[in-house]
Amino acid sequence: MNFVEYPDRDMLALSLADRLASQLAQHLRSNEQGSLCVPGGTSPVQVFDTLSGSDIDWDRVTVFLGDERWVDGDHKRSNSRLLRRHLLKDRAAAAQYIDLYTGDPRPEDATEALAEALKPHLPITAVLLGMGNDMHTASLFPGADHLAEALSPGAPPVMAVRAEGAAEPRITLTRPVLSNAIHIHLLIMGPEKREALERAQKMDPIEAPIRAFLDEATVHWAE
Ligand SMILES: O=C1O[C@H](COP(=O)(O)O)[C@@H](O)[C@H](O)[C@H]1O
Repeated sequence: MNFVEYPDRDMLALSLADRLASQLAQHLRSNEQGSLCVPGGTSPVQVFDTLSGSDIDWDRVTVFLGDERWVDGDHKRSNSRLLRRHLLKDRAAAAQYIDLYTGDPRPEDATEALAEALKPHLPITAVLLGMGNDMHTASLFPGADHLAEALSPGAPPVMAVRAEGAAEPRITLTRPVLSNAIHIHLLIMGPEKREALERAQKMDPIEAPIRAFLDEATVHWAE
């Protein structure tokens, strides 16, 4: 694990957005298309606002979330809503977007079609992960139904998840597809998340799902 500590959240956002844009731009020098997988929640707002103005060939980039809450796109808990407001604007409005929320009644009904839609965009060029204080990442929650399967090498790329720690049903990309990304970054802020990360390093992924990605990840932290 590579750990980068920033003097403040502004510096983190600038530097991480720049890093993601450079990795995408470098990939696009030798490939027709690239992909960027991002988290929802609250932490990535500033990074998204900065990244959306980056001068890269966004029309050759496909963006998708690592997980989505099964709510309408205009619901205040929708991760897509966050993305549309903060990332898919300015220059990044030219990116192709794969929405994980399909409008099907249950996330289980959407997993196969989403796996097909994502297939041409794998491996992911750059993935940005988030983490909750409970050490979940994407919607891989401790105690979630089917967590062992979602963490296993043979997991399908997309799975439906229900967990006590999640307020609504979720859809999530699974361990193999996330950990196969060319570049893996984790964004965390504040002392509680730093402490949680330290605990997770000594735990098994079944108890601390973020652990599954730490060996290959660059962690970006600011107070
Ligand atoms: O529910 C979720 O939580 C995590 C962490 O969110 P944050 O608000 O603590 O930054 C997020 O990474 C995930 O995408 C989201 O669905």
